[in-house]
Amino acid sequence: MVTSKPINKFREMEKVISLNVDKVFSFVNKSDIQAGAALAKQYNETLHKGSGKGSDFLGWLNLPSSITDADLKDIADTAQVLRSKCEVVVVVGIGGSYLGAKSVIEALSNSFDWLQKDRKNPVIVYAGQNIGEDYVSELIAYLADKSFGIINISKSGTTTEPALSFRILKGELERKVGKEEAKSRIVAITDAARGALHTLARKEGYKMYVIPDNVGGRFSVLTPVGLLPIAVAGFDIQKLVQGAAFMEKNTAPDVPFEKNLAEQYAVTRNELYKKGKKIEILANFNPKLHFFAEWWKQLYGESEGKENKGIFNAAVDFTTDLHSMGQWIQEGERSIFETVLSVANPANTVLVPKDEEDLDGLNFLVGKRVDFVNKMAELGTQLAHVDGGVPNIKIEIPELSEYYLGQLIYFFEKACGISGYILGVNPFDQPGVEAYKKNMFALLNKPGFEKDHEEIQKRL
Ligand SMILES: O=P(O)(O)OC[C@H]1O[C@](O)(CO)[C@@H](O)[C@@H]1O
Repeated sequence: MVTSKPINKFREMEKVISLNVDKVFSFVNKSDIQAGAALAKQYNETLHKGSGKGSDFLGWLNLPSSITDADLKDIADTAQVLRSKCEVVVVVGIGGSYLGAKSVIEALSNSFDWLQKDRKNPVIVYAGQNIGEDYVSELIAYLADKSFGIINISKSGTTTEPALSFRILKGELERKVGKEEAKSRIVAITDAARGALHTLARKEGYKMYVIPDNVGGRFSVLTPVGLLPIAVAGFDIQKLVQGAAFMEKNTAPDVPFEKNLAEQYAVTRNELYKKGKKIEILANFNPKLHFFAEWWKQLYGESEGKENKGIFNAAVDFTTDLHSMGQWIQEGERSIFETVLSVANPANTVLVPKDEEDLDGLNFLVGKRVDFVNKMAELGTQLAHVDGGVPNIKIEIPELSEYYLGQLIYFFEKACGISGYILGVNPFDQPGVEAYKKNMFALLNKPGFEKDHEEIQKRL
């Protein structure tokens, strides 16, 4: 028989995400990790003193504990305006200006969310995260008979991808509902004083939120950048922030290394890197976490990949990708380690049903939860990969809820700051991202790039 029912809710505030690094010790010495502990502690203190590289961008450190109830209420009120007017809300942004929101919304939503009838929440779709002409054309067609609104997010306010998408979507919305009504359905989230989006929002009178100067895009999910779309999607931003605040407290420099998950993760991945493990694969066994891994990839990739150094961040969805990349992970070049994101308790229960004929040979599983099979796949994979020379770190989340995602977000952010300092880079800049932009502007002959245009033409 197949049943689907919610599991008993435990008191989530009592639980915490966990980190297990036992399965790296056949690849790195415990003593090296212990030796690295002092360094992690020192760099954690450096972060809090603001005495390290990139110290202008440490606003994220105390975000969870500094967000006020009034801030959250204001965001919730704005979300309510969009929820009451819109069947669909388009979140326009790229990189840190959409990945945090999308990662949480996907983790918490029904897997078939967009197919649900009698919806309580608007459908959230995304734009400005690519320049695909078919994508934008198909989005316009989808929005044609929908009542929609736009959250336009760009810290710099000058990024080409979201600016282009917003120009197009703003025009569509104004044509549909008129300029005045469109103003009440557009929210801008941008810099406090600069940038084209700031100027436009002021001129048009859009509701505007500010991304603090000292919070970089990839660390901005706990500002309105992430919180507004998450609230529009119908999720509890207060719990998300509470989870993050719990982790802020529990990864502070005064928390001993043995209990400090951020310091432990930062040291472990750097020790593995020193041993030639240049690629970290974030593996999940729950498809709802696919976009969490996308957020994580930007967080670590942009923070650490510089000065010809840094772990390459990859991600896989298991067991799906065990049937594609599984072969490479098991037997390919031994330059990888794996970090598994494991969800202890799924929200629903489905039991394996009995089949009289048992032609598929699955009756030995009758009455077992599907998650039991998944957990055995997870365990089997972990052991196989360790046997195959892949060190394994396991991060367990009690369940997919706002509170634990808040913990997980802050844990990864804090570990990223410490890890970048251990690596010896500035984890808070991203100079390399400008190279493609300069070439694109030169090729497009953007005003101000005339000389570059001439030069680049010679290379074609
Ligand atoms: O919010 P903005 O300024 O549009 O930037 C979007 C993204 O582009 C980058 O600046 C470069 O990829 C990221 O750091 C950022 O998350």
